[in-house]
Amino acid sequence: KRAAVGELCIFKVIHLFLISAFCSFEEIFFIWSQKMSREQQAVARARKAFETGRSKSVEYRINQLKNLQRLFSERQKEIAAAIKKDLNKTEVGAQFYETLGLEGEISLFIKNLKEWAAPRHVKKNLLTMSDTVYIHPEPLGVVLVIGAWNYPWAVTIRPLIGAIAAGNAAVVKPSEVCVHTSKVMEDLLPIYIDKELYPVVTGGVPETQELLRQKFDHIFYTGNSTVGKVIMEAAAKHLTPVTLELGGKSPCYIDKNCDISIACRRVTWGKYSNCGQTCIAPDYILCEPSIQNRVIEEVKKCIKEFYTDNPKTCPDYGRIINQRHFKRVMAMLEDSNIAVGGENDESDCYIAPTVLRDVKPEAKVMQEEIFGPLLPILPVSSLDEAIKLINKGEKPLALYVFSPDNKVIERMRDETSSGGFLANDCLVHYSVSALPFGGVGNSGIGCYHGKFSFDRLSHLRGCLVKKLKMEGVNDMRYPPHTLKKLGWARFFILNTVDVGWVGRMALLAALVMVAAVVIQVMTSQMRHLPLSLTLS
Ligand SMILES: NC(=O)c1ccc[n+]([C@@H]2O[C@H](COP(=O)([O-])OP(=O)(O)OC[C@H]3O[C@@H](n4cnc5c(N)ncnc54)[C@H](O)[C@@H]3O)[C@@H](O)[C@H]2O)c1
Ligand SMILES: CCCCCCCCCC=O
Repeated sequence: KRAAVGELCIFKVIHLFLISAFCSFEEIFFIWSQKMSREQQAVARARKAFETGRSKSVEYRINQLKNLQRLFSERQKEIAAAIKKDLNKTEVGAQFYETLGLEGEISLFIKNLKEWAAPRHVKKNLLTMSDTVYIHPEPLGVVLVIGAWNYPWAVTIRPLIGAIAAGNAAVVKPSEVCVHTSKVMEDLLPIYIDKELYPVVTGGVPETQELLRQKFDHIFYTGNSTVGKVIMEAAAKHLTPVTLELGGKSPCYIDKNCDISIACRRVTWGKYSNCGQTCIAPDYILCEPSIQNRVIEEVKKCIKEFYTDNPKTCPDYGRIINQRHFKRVMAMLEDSNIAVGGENDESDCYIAPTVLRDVKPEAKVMQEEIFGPLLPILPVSSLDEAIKLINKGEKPLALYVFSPDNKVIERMRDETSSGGFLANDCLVHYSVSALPFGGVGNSGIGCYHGKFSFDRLSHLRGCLVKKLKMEGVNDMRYPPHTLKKLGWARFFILNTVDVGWVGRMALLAALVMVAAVVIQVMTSQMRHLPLSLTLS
């Protein structure tokens, strides 16, 4: 037996010798990769491409972003056709809700990337006044982007834009739930952007889990909070940092003194867009009982205005993504009173825009994020009760308040917490790239959009470059530590410098003078010490 093992080992060594002697690196990689899963291969390819260093060049990144921009201008028809099949969105709807925002984001990055990627000089203290102190943004490495199905382009490509801009490689995993879109993404992305640096891996839970076994430098996940925990657990094994863009029940308080007709128009749009399958959709309404009927009537009017008398045949009204979600949403109706809508058709995954009245906090519809076209109204006696009720639940992704009164708006903002906060509108904060977008607590970890994406997917390296001169200034920090030195240290460390170029020069001159005085004082003190002490 031992002889057989020995023979096998010798054979292996000869095999390895022959491979390394006669094969190129590419061939060795190929032979080795045959034994790897498709997901492992994608990660290995991305890492190898990252290690070439080409994504470090800002020009290269900008070029990739321009290619991505071209994808959206040239392939709109294919993108829209797939989204139509997946979620019944119209071509205009797909552009409005998905690709328009991406085009804006790419333009913003192309315009600002050089500035964002450049070293950022920071405030210094007097101690480091003559040093160069700056933040050097650098790529993290290989990022895993896991997308969700509800806005499949928006939530998968937006993190990718950040990853590309920050100089990373990225493995893109679109949601398998959007069957058609995930295929289009797999086909189109490699035509436009570097397919080694940014490979697309399609598949479902087993494929995602296989990806999660690999080592990444960041995992950017969009989806529900339960799977968010699975992602974080897998990431912890490699100490990989995560961004989790999750969901939750986003409350909407309508103050009795506001223009109820306008408030309901905006809420109706926010709720029923994409058939309620929006991470920041207003999940439920809180209002005083005296305005509940008015709210119901106004929402009903808007449903008719936006989606006609028969939303089922209206091209702007979407569908529930699949039968599993259809059943999940329908089950929430069981113990509630329907005030508007309720019609449904399982074979078409259709649920009409629905309003529920006098809903209790214990009702089924209040136990989890609805993610469908049901709008429960919970009567509350006051703003205080609304705030209490909101604070009883998990921290939501968005919080909406409709009121003409700034005091009401400010109380709602100051006495609650949520990922984002909007007064007198719904959803639109998502379109402002200068605002961080993300959750807090159960609704997520980390934020992105615009420069926040760039910073999130960069390592912000703190750098200090000192000259080997002016050693005298450093005496205050070297032992023996004395109270006098501590006094100087307090002065130099606790005082920050925030001046322009001219001021910097003046301060430098002042610092040199102070240093000269310090050195003089110290040397004169040393002169007065007994000879034996100075020698020791
Ligand atoms: N914060 C945001 O920006 C944002 C955006 C969109 C959606 N969402 C939230 O996402 C949720 C809806 O998406 P979803 O979760 O149904 O999407 P989903 O079913 O598409 O899942 C998301 C991703 O997770 C992977 N996945 C699913 N189960 C897994 C498992 N057990 N192990 C490993 N990977 C797994 C899938 O392959 C998919 O790529 C809602 O809660 C919504 O609020 C949040
Ligand atoms: C102009 C408003 C656009 C809103 C798009 C909302 C996308 C949300 C992604 C999460 O589900």
